[in-house]
Amino acid sequence: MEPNSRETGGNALDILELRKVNKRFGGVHAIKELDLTVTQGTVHGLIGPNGSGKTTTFNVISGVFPPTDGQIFFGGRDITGLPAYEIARLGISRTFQIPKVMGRMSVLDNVMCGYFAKTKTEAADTFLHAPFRASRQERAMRERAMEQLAFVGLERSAGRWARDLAWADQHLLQIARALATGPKLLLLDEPTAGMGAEESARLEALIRQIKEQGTSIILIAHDVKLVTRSSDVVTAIEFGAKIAEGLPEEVKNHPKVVEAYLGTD
Ligand SMILES: Nc1ncnc2c1ncn2[C@@H]1O[C@H](COP(=O)(O)OP(=O)(O)OP(=O)(O)O)[C@@H](O)[C@H]1O
Repeated sequence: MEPNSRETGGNALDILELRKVNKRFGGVHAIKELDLTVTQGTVHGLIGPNGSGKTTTFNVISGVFPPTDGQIFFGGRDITGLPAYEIARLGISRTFQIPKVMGRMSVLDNVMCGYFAKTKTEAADTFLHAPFRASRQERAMRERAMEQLAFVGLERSAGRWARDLAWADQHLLQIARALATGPKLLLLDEPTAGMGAEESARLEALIRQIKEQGTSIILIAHDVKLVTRSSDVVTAIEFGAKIAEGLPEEVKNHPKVVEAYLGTD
């Protein structure tokens, strides 16, 4: 991103800014006038009961679909309505609540796809026109992919088919693939879904390490304790609208948040 591409006039420390974002699906108003600011280098928790609009928020940020109205700025640049591949190229990558891995590919190849997604044109050109350089480049990618797998603790599964991995490991694989693009902002959607206590603790430690490496994170999780421990700031939404924001403990105990959660099972 060019340094002079800042279009918001906002705080240079804010990596992401949503301004009055709305998303409607026919009669369903899934996100309502949502303002959200994520500060560079932080973990920003996003909580809310089922159906409150958390994943839809990720979808509009990552370009799965555009917001109905409102604006989204990333690193000061207006990214509203850009296609998903362009947003990924600019430095936002994500994982999904239900892991999306390429089941009939090896775990290692899944991560390598992350690199290709980032350097698509360049890589295709190299492989077509300079096969020797390509094999060198592929070796380097392979090494980096192995490092990424080691980082999430999956190096020993590198040669297995992705579909043979346990559910928790598929979540870890998604994270390795997302990190392979070298994102500035990582969107984690329920990364501990379906995990036991030990696996969740491992994931929590991983979130800390990713943050320490300088990557900003937005974390969606039903596990409010995980969000409270991992986040610098938490935003709570209900029926698509913000109901509280601030330090994790404050938000967790906010009357509107308590009510929103008690009102659900
Ligand atoms: N593609 C879509 N088409 C129509 N309605 C949708 C679509 N995606 C989400 N919705 C609706 O938008 C609302 C918000 O859904 P969303 O998945 O964002 O909530 P959530 O907070 O992520 O829920 P959960 O915690 O259960 O994952 C819901 O009413 C949902 O049915």
